[in-house]
Amino acid sequence: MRIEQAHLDLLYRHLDTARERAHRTSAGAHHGAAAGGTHQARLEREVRAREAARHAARLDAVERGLCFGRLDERDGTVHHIGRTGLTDEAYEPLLLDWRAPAARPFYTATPAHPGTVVRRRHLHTEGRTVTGLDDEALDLAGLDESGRRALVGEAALLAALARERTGRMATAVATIQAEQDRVIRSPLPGALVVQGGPGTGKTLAALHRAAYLLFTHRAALERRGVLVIGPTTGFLRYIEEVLPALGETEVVLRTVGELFPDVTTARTDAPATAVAKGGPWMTEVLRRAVAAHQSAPAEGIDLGDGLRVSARACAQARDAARGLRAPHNRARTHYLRTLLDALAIAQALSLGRPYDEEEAHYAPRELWAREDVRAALDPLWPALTPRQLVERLLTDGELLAEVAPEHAAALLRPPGSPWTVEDVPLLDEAAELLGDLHPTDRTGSATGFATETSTEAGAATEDEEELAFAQGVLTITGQTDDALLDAAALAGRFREDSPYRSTAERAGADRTWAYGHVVVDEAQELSAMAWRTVLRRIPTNSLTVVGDLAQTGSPAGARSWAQMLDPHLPGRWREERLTVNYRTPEPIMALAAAVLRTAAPGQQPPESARPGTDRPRAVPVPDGDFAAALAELPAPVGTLGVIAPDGKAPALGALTVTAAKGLEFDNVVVVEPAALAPRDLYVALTRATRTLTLLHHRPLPPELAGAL
Ligand SMILES: Nc1ncnc2c1ncn2[C@@H]1O[C@H](COP(=O)(O)OP(=O)(O)OP(=O)(O)O)[C@@H](O)[C@H]1O
Repeated sequence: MRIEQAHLDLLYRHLDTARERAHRTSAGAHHGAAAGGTHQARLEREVRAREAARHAARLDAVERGLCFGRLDERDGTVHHIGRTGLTDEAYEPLLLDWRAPAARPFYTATPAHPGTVVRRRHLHTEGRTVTGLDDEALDLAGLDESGRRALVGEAALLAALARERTGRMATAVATIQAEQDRVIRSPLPGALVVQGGPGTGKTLAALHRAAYLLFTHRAALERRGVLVIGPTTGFLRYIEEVLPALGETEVVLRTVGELFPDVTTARTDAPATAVAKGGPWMTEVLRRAVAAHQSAPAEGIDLGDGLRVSARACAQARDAARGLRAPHNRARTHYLRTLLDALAIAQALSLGRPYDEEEAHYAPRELWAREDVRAALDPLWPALTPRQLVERLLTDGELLAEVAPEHAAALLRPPGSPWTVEDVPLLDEAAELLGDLHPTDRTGSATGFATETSTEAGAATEDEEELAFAQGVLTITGQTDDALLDAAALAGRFREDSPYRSTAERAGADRTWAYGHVVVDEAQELSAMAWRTVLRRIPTNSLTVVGDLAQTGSPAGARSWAQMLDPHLPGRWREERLTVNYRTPEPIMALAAAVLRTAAPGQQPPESARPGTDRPRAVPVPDGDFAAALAELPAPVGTLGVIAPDGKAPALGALTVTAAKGLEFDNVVVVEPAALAPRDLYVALTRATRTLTLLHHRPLPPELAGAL
């Protein structure tokens, strides 16, 4: 311990020095960035200031548990493993970052497959003091079967698993297991599906993977950011500290209900409606709903005084605008422009005036300024926002009968109903089909369309100039990787002239932001339409998808990964499996496994890594007064989660199964198990890390009663 303490002291001295240096650079760069100079110089300094601040924050984040392990190799080489890498003055490594390739044997070496490792040591520390060591000798000859355990660093792992839960997920860099390590270090490209039962560390591995990818591909990922999608805001709160504690800040956490700007919802639809809204057919339904807003008047246009356009010309104009295959709001400009031109020509003819260049320039514009003209033309192809379109689709029975006859009954709702999570993918799809509003539609200006061509051209040139300029700055500062994308981001910032915003902030506010990597947790809950929304945010398809098909609760969710992913990523996803449950003790897991046999007969329950002595208890509540029964339970040690059927949860102040997804508690109380669907019951039982109590008025489901 004395030797390890001396090394730890040395490491903290180097950390302090590196930190001081980073803070000094950051403060200096910020000061410089605020000072004057050309715009280019300011931008350049800001890029440096941002880099320095990030580096300083990363060094601050590793203070706790800086060094947690040591590897001794057969040739006498010793590596210390920690949360970050540190070198001495001669650039000799003092501490290996856990994500570095050389640190990998710390997580993968086993007595059966030791590689070149002869000893793995876990260091326990408190503050800057070494408080204990766990050694594993990995080259012992003649290990018997029980000695060839697959758990890596078992003593340290079991100690970590036995700790009381705080309500927040913690990092586990010291005790990552070999099968989790395979997930964490899987290559960046393509979609990786991680299927695993409850408590197998899917969330943990996915978050450590995000940190690993940011470390390994920093240049490409940091500027694009990483998006983590979770099932509920409660879940996101539970995991939000993991990545900052690993020194990573360029991460955006969102639920599906938060993926569309300015809509935040946790409200969900009834099952039949959720199924209707989540199916792939909604793409076509929305397309038809848009097309229903692109009409040509059957009788043509006649506004008197010779202002006439024939029905045929109107239909041709509409077909030509559709033929552009441009988003609705953009094609609207062309349609209206064609009709205005036709009206202007008709007007000139009726007045006996030549339709020359000057007339062609001014007449359509003047016509558009006339209220009667606008009133006649505007509704033929109205400007639409995604909210307007989706609201109209879901509330207009006639429109629904026309564009979605099979789903109309499930989709129809009263006007002004609040947005639901299932609406978000529809809004996103609508945004793609509609495109941005033309500036004149946003401002309501009367003369815009006649001048749009020149305005648009002007804006495009300005954009290009800013982009070229930002790209130049990045080249100067040596940050040319992925420069086009990042230059675009910088140019955007420059345009907004906003104060400094991080990648995560910029990405979070922009619907069309292309992330560097996306992690989807509890991915089995996503509908086909939600997948389209997610994949739009990651054009490179670099995804980590974690979930458990046995826990699917949403009626529009996945029953098989192939069925859900093949339509979007044919042949472009790979699967890893996690098989050991680190959360639920054996006696509780045995009960859950019995439920799983009914809930999802094809699915294999994970094996519990935790012995556990507390047997699950069933407490009958003959009078059905669950509130009183809860109050009578002995006060638990550690965290408590009460999970109840949807109808009972609010009154009891309990969690629904949906809200409990992905979470865990030292003690779990499940209210009226017989009222939960088998898959939901499986989810509820597997939230416990120590004790499980079942409060029941109705008889327990037979599979539970039989296994208790
Ligand atoms: N290698 C490990 N070291 C320490 N703790 C671990 C390890 N692996 C998993 N755990 C712990 O086990 C618990 C379960 O992990 P996690 O929540 O990631 O599982 P999950 O597979 O996402 O579960 P679920 O499907 O039920 O949401 C967490 O407390 C996590 O910290």
